[in-house]
Amino acid sequence: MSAAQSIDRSQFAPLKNDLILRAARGEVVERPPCWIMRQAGRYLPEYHDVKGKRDFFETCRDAEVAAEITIQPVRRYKGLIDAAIIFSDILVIPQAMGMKVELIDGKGPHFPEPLRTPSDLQKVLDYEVDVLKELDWAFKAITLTRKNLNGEVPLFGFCGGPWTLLVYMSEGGGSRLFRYAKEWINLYPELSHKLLQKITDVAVEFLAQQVVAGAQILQVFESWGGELSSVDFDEFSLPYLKNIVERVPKRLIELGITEHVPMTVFSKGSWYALDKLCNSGFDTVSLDWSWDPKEAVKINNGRVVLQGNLDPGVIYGSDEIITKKVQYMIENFNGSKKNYIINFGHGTHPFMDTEKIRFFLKECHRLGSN
Ligand SMILES: Cc1c2[nH]c(c1CCC(=O)O)Cc1[nH]c(c(CCC(=O)O)c1C)Cc1[nH]c(c(CCC(=O)O)c1C)Cc1[nH]c(c(C)c1CCC(=O)O)C2
Repeated sequence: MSAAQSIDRSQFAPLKNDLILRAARGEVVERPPCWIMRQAGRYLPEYHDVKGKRDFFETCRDAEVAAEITIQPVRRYKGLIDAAIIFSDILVIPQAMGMKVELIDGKGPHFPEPLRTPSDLQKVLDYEVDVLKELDWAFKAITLTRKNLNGEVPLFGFCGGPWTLLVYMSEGGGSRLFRYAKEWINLYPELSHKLLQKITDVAVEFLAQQVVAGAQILQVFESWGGELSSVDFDEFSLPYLKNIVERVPKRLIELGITEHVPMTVFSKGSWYALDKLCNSGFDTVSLDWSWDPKEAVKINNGRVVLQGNLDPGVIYGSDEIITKKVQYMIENFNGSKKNYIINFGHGTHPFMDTEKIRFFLKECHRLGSN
């Protein structure tokens, strides 16, 4: 087991806005909290100013810079955003597991040596991961960000879902056909399970240590969930997501943290799995835009808090259309003034207009307060 981090919690100011934590606990709240996936990053000119020509992962690894970029949207949209999410990436787990990952400008993530054969995989299975050592920079960035946030809003920690990370580790980057990931689960299912379990073990420790470092709420991004058939989701994704949500609170208790830290799962495209995800142990289930809120609320039947799910593409629309779509979303998710957190159904795009996003957030506040 990893050694303990020693964090001086007195450097953290008391929270001024705990709306999202109350909503995630299922309490009735004055308005649904809002934040946006990928709210930090390329659509913000101040992100480019700070990042300059630095490499993406170098940016994440510099605590001062990562903290600044994390806080940028909270500062720009002051009073309109109810959570920050640490500026990092889901691919830092494969890095901690000994794999090289680069981010190529305009092309996205690239693994020079993806997992293609059982012997490639064996190397990863044999690699002993010391989460505290390998991801030490991530914890430092979280602690500094929490301090610099000065209690403004709670800070999300996050990680990738095991299946999604298997996809990146085997495909070597983004994919359309998922040939290699599908080869793994269909040609070598037992080895695939070993890899998924190993990723899960690292994810549990990583999430728990993010909380020790200062994260107040957690999200697991299973961004490629929808690429699995329903039956394969039950075998290659869901058990590992459940394992994560079961073990993180236990690990937190071992690490001396007894308060409940809300956990969210976002499995993009897994429409067939909503009922199961509502029983999986996560406090919050984040939905992509394929869901009609009415249908999702019916299936959920009050079991979890739902998060989502505006099509980010709506931001390209007129103010009238944004208002209309936000209104439909809020009315249909938030009928009971609880069990709802506003978000997009996926992340922001790099070319979005910052003022349109402000308009969206203002409308969420106005319509959510009715
Ligand atoms: C699949 C995935 C990744 N990373 C992530 C996911 C899950 C969410 C999702 O489904 O989108 C998660 C992620 N990536 C990033 C964050 C930071 C915090 C935030 O949301 O504001 C988070 C939460 C920053 C980032 N991660 C990345 C960037 C772009 C870096 C740059 O070019 O400046 C940012 C801001 C790079 C990255 N990282 C990844 C891809 C596919 C890419 C490149 C593609 C793209 O451009 O969107 C993998």
